[in-house]
Amino acid sequence: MRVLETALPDVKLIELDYFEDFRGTYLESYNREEYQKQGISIDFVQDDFSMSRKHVLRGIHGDTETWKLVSCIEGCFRLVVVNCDTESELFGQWVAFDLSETNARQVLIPPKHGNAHLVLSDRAIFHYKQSTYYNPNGQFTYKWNDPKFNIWWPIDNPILSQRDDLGRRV
Ligand SMILES: Cc1cn([C@H]2C[C@H](O)[C@@H](COP(=O)(O)OP(=O)(O)O[C@H]3O[C@@H](C)C(=O)[C@@H](O)[C@H]3O)O2)c(=O)[nH]c1=O
Repeated sequence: MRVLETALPDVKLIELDYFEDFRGTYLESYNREEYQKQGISIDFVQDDFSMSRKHVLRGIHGDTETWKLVSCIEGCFRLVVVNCDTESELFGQWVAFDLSETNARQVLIPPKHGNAHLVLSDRAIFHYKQSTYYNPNGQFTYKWNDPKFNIWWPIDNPILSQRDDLGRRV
């Protein structure tokens, strides 16, 4: 595996090794010892999956404590990570990645960063490990097209939850 720096400190792009034979492919999506050797010593406590159809956009969500390790299990999606730390000089800066079922990429997202993903295939499965247990009241929400961030998305009419349409919990 290779752990690559990105334009945002602590946001890492991970390229996993995968093995191919006549049956198909195989990859290890997490191995605590290997990640520790690469400087990722996070105690992940929860795994989550969401399945979405084409042009669904979920996010921008985050909180002040949670690390997330995101993978794409099926299909492909555009993942955007935004620095949402109002005390940081990097507040509002964002990076984007395309994750797919074949490119064996993961993205590590630190606390105080928001993330959103837009599904580009007919269907996609978003998976992440997280370092805290689910706490809906601790999460922040920003709108996907918040003018503060000026994020470029490949479409301009995504399918949104009510929360994501309003940019706040209802
Ligand atoms: C996030 C989460 C949701 N749920 C439940 C609550 C709710 O009934 C249902 C759907 O939740 P939401 O509408 O919040 O799902 P969604 O809008 O997909 O929220 C997720 O968006 C992406 C971008 C993230 O990064 C996640 O952390 C999370 O915020 O799932 C859990 O049981 N555990 C969890 O950890």
